[in-house]
Amino acid sequence: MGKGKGKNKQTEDRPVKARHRGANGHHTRQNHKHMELKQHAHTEAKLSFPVKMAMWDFDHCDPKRCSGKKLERLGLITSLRVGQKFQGIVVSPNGQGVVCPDDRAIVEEFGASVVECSWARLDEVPFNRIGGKHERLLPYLVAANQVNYGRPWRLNCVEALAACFAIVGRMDWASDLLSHFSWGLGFLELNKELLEIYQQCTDNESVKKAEENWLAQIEEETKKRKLEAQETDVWMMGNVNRKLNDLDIKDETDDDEETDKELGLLSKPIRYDNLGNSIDSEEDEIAPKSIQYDSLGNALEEEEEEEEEEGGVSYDRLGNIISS
Ligand SMILES: C[S@@+](CC[C@H](N)C(=O)[O-])C[C@H]1O[C@@H](n2cnc3c(N)ncnc32)[C@H](O)[C@@H]1O
Repeated sequence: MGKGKGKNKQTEDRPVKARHRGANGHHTRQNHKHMELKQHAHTEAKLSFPVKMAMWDFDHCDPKRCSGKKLERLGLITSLRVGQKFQGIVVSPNGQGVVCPDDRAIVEEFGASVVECSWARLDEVPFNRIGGKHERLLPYLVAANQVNYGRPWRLNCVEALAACFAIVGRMDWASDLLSHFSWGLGFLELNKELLEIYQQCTDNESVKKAEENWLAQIEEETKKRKLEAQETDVWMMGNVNRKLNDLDIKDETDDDEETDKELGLLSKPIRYDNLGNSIDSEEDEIAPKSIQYDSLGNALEEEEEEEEEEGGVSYDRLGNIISS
């Protein structure tokens, strides 16, 4: 008799069931796993939520990674058809105003909904045939989900619903909802300060103002950090601009004995140790080479440090002069 494959495999080829039973004759590990899953599915089906949640699902996303689909499997969200409108807050890329604390009564009475689709395929969504009277954008918040972690504005469905609940002051609903996702509560952590600011607002305008202030603050901090990084550069590598000026002087005053002398000193490479101290001395000739860093904090390779251009100038891999 020919040997079958997979499901059709002959019984005698299959592993003996008894071998997988424990000494006490209980089910195999696999069966336990199966039972656990069944129990879990049973628990999932029983989940309920104090307020209605809905979505228009355009099936753009991988069901395994889709937060809307997961909410559906958990029985927490209902699907809406195209042509159907939603009475509560519709958190949507098509929104006009932003979700604000004044929306609380609508959320508590009618709930919130989202559009489950791909960010890359928004143009395929018939926004005129979905939505409702209360369509809203979300103000600046940062995603914590595994697909778009750290990305502002692009929240997934569960984050969008939770953000809506949080902004209107229902942190209890926000954390309850997110607790079904391993990374979920991280979203509230990541946006804690900002959510508290939005919660202090009232209407659309006040949330927009708070968002503007926050963005201005981030911009300011980014500028400050850049400046600090440049200053660190100077400490680690010397003032690159000054060295460039020194070179200009050399070109212009080649015959000047004094300047030549000065440049003669400079032509000896200045090296810095890990702490940024100059280790330029007699011992320098025999001292082991120190590590030099570029502005990103990367150690520069030794060969590159050593490579000297004509005129005794050497460059790091970013093209900065590191010694002259
Ligand atoms: C584009 S879908 C992507 C869904 C994702 N595949 C998932 O797993 O959940 C995310 C939906 O959440 C809502 N959403 C997320 N961020 C938003 C924002 N900044 N403004 C308005 N709606 C937003 C919208 O309903 C949007 O269509």
